[in-house]
Amino acid sequence: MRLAIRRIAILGMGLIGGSLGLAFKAARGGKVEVIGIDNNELSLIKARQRGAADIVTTDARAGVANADMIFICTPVLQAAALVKEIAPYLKQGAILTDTGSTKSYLIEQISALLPCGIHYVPGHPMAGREKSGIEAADSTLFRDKWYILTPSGADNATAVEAVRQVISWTGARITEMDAERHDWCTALISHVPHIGAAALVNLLAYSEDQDSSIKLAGGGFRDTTRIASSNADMWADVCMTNAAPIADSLDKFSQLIGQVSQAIRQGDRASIHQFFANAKERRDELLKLEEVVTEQPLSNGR
Ligand SMILES: NC(=O)C1=CN([C@@H]2O[C@H](COP(=O)(O)OP(=O)(O)OC[C@H]3O[C@@H](n4cnc5c(N)ncnc54)[C@H](O)[C@@H]3O)[C@@H](O)[C@H]2O)C=CC1
Ligand SMILES: O=C(O)C(=O)Cc1ccc(O)cc1
Repeated sequence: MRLAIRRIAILGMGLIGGSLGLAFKAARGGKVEVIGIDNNELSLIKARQRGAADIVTTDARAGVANADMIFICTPVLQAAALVKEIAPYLKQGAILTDTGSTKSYLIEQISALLPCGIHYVPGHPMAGREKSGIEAADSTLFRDKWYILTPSGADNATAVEAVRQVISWTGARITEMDAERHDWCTALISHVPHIGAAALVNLLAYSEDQDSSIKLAGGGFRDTTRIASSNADMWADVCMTNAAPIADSLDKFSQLIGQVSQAIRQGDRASIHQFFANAKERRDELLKLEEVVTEQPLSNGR
């Protein structure tokens, strides 16, 4: 059975919520009504001006009242309190989803708050930018990017299908995985790289000649540190809600850095060479794999 999704509420009209709204309106026009909700009035004015929402409001309860589907797009640590606030106002059969970067924590928090008859399908777009806010929103942000859903076996299959259908309007590639596995994988390929980029920038503080170091920083430094410009609030929340996988991956990262540091001190060229050669081989393979995946036709029925 296909559910007709005509009214979508987006709570948090920043980069991700705004981009979803823009993508939904671009794909469906008047066939879908988007209600943009945020506690920042200026963001709502901009969201309306940019066409990311048809109606905007700071009143979360009123905003979600008639929605068929609700996207929670706030920073992770804001989500549960908001769900608690809106839960009594959701209509029977409504489908709630979120875009948070960490999943086990949100599932534990949100599932406990929802009344019977409301379906929760956790989600995470693997697409974003180092800029936040509605100003950075882009209707094409999710196109051909992975969008992960982490439903549990018990989740209503019709609700999962409805979320898949709505996400497909963004042009994303949809995949499903277990929440715990998601959190370990994203710690390694997203959370630790953001910490690493921030550490590289913070390392400059140790330079005895900061002005020259900054002046000379070239393409390599820019490429490896782009994501260090990301929002500190958002990343603090990610670290607070995925502690074990992130700390474990960071320990392994420190181990690798320790090994190469020792090889450098000892002048062990063979080990240093091996370190770089392993990385190049793995990254070249990854890029080839990415090309194969990108060339495959979209499987989500767009
Ligand atoms: N930035 C990125 O590249 C990605 C972010 N995510 C996840 O998506 C979520 C949103 O991230 P962004 O859009 O980047 O953040 P953002 O900072 O651009 O937008 C968040 C919006 O939520 C609003 N907000 C915050 N607390 C609120 C509250 N209590 N009531 C109402 N509105 C509130 C803010 O005013 C803001 O407009 C986060 O959970 C993040 O982990 C997922 C994938 C990529
Ligand atoms: O800017 C980039 O390249 C990102 O990696 C964005 C990003 C940030 C957080 C996520 O949970 C997913 C994607």
